[in-house]
Amino acid sequence: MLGGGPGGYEAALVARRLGADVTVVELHGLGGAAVLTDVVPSKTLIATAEWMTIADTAAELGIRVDGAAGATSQKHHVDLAAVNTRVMALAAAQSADIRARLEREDIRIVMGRGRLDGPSRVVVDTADGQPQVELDADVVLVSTGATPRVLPTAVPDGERIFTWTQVYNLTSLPEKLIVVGSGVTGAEFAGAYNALGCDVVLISSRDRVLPGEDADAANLIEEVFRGRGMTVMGRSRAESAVVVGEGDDKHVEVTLSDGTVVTGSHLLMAVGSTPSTEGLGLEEAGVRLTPSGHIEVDKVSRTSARGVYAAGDCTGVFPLASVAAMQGRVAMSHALGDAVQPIRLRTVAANIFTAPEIATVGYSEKKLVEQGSKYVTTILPLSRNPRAKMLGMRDGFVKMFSHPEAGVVLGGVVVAPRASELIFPITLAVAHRLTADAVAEAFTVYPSLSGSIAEVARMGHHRGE
Ligand SMILES: Cc1cc2nc3c(=O)[nH]c(=O)nc-3n(C[C@H](O)[C@H](O)[C@H](O)COP(=O)(O)OP(=O)(O)OC[C@H]3O[C@@H](n4cnc5c(N)ncnc54)[C@H](O)[C@@H]3O)c2cc1C
Ligand SMILES: NC(=O)c1ccc[n+]([C@@H]2O[C@H](COP(=O)([O-])OP(=O)(O)OC[C@H]3O[C@@H](n4cnc5c(N)ncnc54)[C@H](O)[C@@H]3O)[C@@H](O)[C@H]2O)c1
Repeated sequence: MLGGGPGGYEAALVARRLGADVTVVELHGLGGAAVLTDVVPSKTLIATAEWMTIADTAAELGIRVDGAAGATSQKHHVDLAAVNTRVMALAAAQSADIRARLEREDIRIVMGRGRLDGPSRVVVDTADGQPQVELDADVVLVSTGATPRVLPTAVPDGERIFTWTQVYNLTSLPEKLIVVGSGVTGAEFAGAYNALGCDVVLISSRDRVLPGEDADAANLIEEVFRGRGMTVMGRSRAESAVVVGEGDDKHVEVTLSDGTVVTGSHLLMAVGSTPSTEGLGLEEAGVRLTPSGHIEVDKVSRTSARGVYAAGDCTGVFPLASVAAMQGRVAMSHALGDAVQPIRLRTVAANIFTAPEIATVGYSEKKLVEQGSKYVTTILPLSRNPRAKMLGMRDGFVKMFSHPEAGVVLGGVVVAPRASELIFPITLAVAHRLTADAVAEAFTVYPSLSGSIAEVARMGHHRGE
C-alpha cells in the first residue's frame, strides 16, 4: 500500500485477512491526512464548537450561570490553546491505535516516501535516512491522498495565513478570521470559528455557500451563518492575500477580483485540494491520470496498469474517508480473488458538520432532475417536531425523495443537530430499496427527532389503486 490513510490501511487489513503479505509505506503517519490533519482534527474542534452552540440556547431553556448579568450576556469562552492541545492529542492517539492494529496483524510498516518503479515494484526513500527500500509486489494499491490547493498569490505562512492543516497552531482565537472558499471545508471552519466566538468573514466565489449541496440546505445554513453575525460575501473571488504591518498592527489583507480589500487578523484558505500523484512514477508504470491529475479507476479500483489499484482522494471519485476505505477494501477483495461488489456511490451517506449539520444520502434533487427521473419530494421542518421544540431546536428539516409509483426511497436530506446520526434510517432505505411506506410503518420513539423521518415518509404515501 502506498499511503497509510483510510484507503491504504483499510485495504491492508483486508489483504492480510485474505492471507497476503502486506507492507504499508507511509510518509507522515498512520491514519493519513484523514486522522492527522483533516477529518479527526476538524471534527474534534467542531465538537467544542457544537457545545458552544448548545450553550447559546441554555438561557432559553431556563439555565442561568452564576454571575452572568442576563440571558444575552457572553457566559462561556473558549481556551483555544486547550482545545487545540486536545485536538492534536486525539489525532496522535488515533494514529497510534491504527499503527498498533496494523502491527498486531503482522503488517509491515515502512516510513518514507514511496514511488512506483514499474507496475510491480515500489521504491521507498526512508524517513530516517537509511538506504532505499525496494519492495516487489504482485499487487500495489496507490492511496496517497491529496493536499490543500495553494494559490501562488496567497501562500500560507502558518502564522497568519493558514491551510486547514495549520490552524491547530493557533493558541488564541483570531480577532477576525477571513475564510476563503465556501465548499464543505470552508463552511465547516467558518461555522466552527464563529461558534467559538470569532468574528468571521466567509468569502464565497459562488452565488451561495456550499454550492454543490441541496439548495434548501445550503440556503438555510447561509441564513443561520448570517443570523449568528457572520459576514458572508457571495460572488467574491479572492485574487491575492498578504500579511501587512508589524507588531500589534499586523494583519491580513485579501484582495478580491473586483478590487475590494477585506482585512482580518488571520486568514484560512479553503480553496480545494490537489491530488498527491506527482513524482510517483505512475504514468511511467502505465497508470493513466485524468487532466486534473487524479488516477483513473473503475468500480473495483483497478487502474489502467495491470496489478496496480488506487483508492481514495488520489482518485477523486468521492473525497470522503468512508469512500476511500471502501475503495481500498474493494480493491483488495478483487485483487486477491474474494467475492466483490463494485462500489455503489448512490448509497454513500455524507455529512457536513456545520450547526445544524447537513446529512445526505442517495440521489440529490439536482441529480434526479439531470437524469430526468420521476420523483416526489416530501419535506418537514424540524420546528414542527415536538422533541426539537423541547430542545430549543428551530433550524432544520427532513426531506425525502421517493418514486411516485413504486414508492421506493431514492434519497434524503436531513438538516438538524446530529443529522449525521439521524440519516441512518434513510440510508438503510436507500441501500435496501425500501419504500417510503416501509419506513413509515416502523415504530419511532415518542417524542424523538427520528419521528420526523417516519412522518416525512408517511407524507410520501400513495394510496394503492
Ligand atoms: C478539513 C477536512 C475535513 C474532512 N472531513 C471529513 C469527514 O468528516 N468525513 C469524511 O468522510 N471525510 C472527510 N474529509 C475527507 C477525507 O479527509 C478524505 O477523503 C480522506 O482523507 C481520504 O483518505 P485517503 O486514504 O485517500 O488519503 P489520506 O487520508 O490523505 O492519506 C494518504 C496518505 O498517503 C501518504 N502519502 C502521500 N504520498 C506518499 C508517498 N509518496 N509515499 C508514502 N506515503 C505517501 C500521506 O502522507 C497520507 O498519510 C475531510 C477533508 C478535509 C480536507
Ligand atoms: N464533512 C465532510 O465529510 C467533509 C469535510 C470537508 C471536506 N470534505 C470533502 O472534501 C471535498 C472538497 O471540499 P473542499 O471544501 O475542501 O473543496 P471544494 O473544492 O469543494 O471547495 C472549494 C471552494 O472554494 C472556492 N474557491 C476556489 N478558489 C477561490 C477563490 N480564489 N476565492 C473564493 N473562493 C474560491 C470554489 O469555488 C469552491 O466552492 C468535499 O467535496 C468533501 O467530499 C468532506
